[in-house]
This record gives sequence, structure tokens and C-alpha cells, in this order.
Amino acid sequence: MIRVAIDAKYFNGKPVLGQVHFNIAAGETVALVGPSGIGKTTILRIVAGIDTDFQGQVQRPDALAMVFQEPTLLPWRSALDNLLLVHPELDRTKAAAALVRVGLGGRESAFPGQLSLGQRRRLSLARAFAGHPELLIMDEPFVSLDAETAAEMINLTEALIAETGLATLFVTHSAAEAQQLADRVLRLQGMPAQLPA
Ligand SMILES: Nc1ncnc2c1ncn2[C@@H]1O[C@H](COP(=O)(O)OP(=O)(O)OP(=O)(O)O)[C@@H](O)[C@H]1O
Repeated sequence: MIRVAIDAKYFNGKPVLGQVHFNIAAGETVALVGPSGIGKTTILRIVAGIDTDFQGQVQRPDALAMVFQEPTLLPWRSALDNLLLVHPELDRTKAAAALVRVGLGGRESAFPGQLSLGQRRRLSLARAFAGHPELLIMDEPFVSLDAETAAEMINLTEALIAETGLATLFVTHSAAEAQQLADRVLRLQGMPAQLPA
């Protein structure tokens, strides 16, 4: 169980988040939605433990993975090496199989600059799942893709989540994405942002 109990978050003395309390059960997928600038990314960073400067408490598993909007890949390393650098415990055969699983078979040697945004996102997804996380956190993972690629990525993510049974928290602006992937949708509102009681 992941327990999030944020009581307040300030940036430079300005309140950004009020009370945001929610739990995520093992295997549950939760979508976080709300208007631009309300604090969704800030919540993800707090839940992930990247931002520790807030009032409240978060209980999260140690094994977690984060997928960002813009994949954080090393440009001078191949797709396979980008996976192996983060997961040195994988042998090359297992790493190559992980790339095949996300639809990147045959692109092991490609550098990130030679991959499309959709392919870079697939690589990020492979990297996230390769660590067998208990919690997956994703910030608008399907934004800026054409409709067909976005639909493929959503289906792939849904299948990987079902295979692994991890808990997932993701931010989206798309009601359709939230509806397809999420067991539960949390809608942020107010100023500073909070979850309705
Ligand atoms: N490092 C920072 N320093 C100061 N203010 C920040 C910082 N990061 C975010 N903010 C402010 O905090 C508020 C919440 O930002 P956040 O990025 O969490 O919103 P969001 O809901 O994810 O927005 P979007 O949907 O546009 O991505 C905004 O007013 C933003 O300007």
C-alpha cells in the first residue's frame, strides 16, 4: 500500500498544494488529473521522493520507477546500453528481450537521436519495467504522440501493468487515457490545489 499524506507544499513561500491525501493499493492504477499548473507534477515528484521539501508524509516502496514526458536517455549510448546502464544486473539477452517486448526489436544499436519520440518512450518504458518496480510513476507519458502511436503505447502500458501487477500513479490531460488505464481518477481542484474531501 502506498500512502500519500501531503498537508502543504510551498514554492518560494507561495502555497502550491493544500491537503492531498490518498492511498494506492498494490496493483491499482490511479490517474491524477486537473488543470495546468495546479500541481500534478509536483505531487508526482513528492510521491517519488525527488522533492522532500513539503509538509506531510509519504509511504512508498523502495522499488519504484518514473517515466517522464521527455525520456531521460543518454544520447551517446545505444538503446541497449541505455537499458543496461540503469540495470547492470540484466544480461544482454534479457535486455534485448525487454526491448523486443516494447516493440524495439532490431533497434538495439540505435542511438536515442535515431529513435522517434514514440520509440524513445518505449525505451523508457522498458527501462522502467526492467527493474521490477512495485510502483510506477508516469508524467503525461502519451502526450505529443500521434493518435495511432498513443493508442499503441497505452495498450502496451496496460499490458505491462497487467503482467507485472504493480501499482501505478500517472498524470494525464486526456479523459480517454484516464478511463482506459485507471482504476480510479483523482481530480485536483482549488487554490492551492487539493483533493476534494
Ligand atoms: N521549481 C519550482 N519553483 C517554483 N515554482 C514552481 C516550481 N515547480 C513548479 N512550480 C509552480 O508550482 C505550480 C504547480 O506546478 P506543476 O508543474 O506541479 O503543475 P502541473 O499541474 O503539473 O502543470 P501542467 O499540467 O501544466 O504540467 C505552478 O504554479 C508552477 O509554476
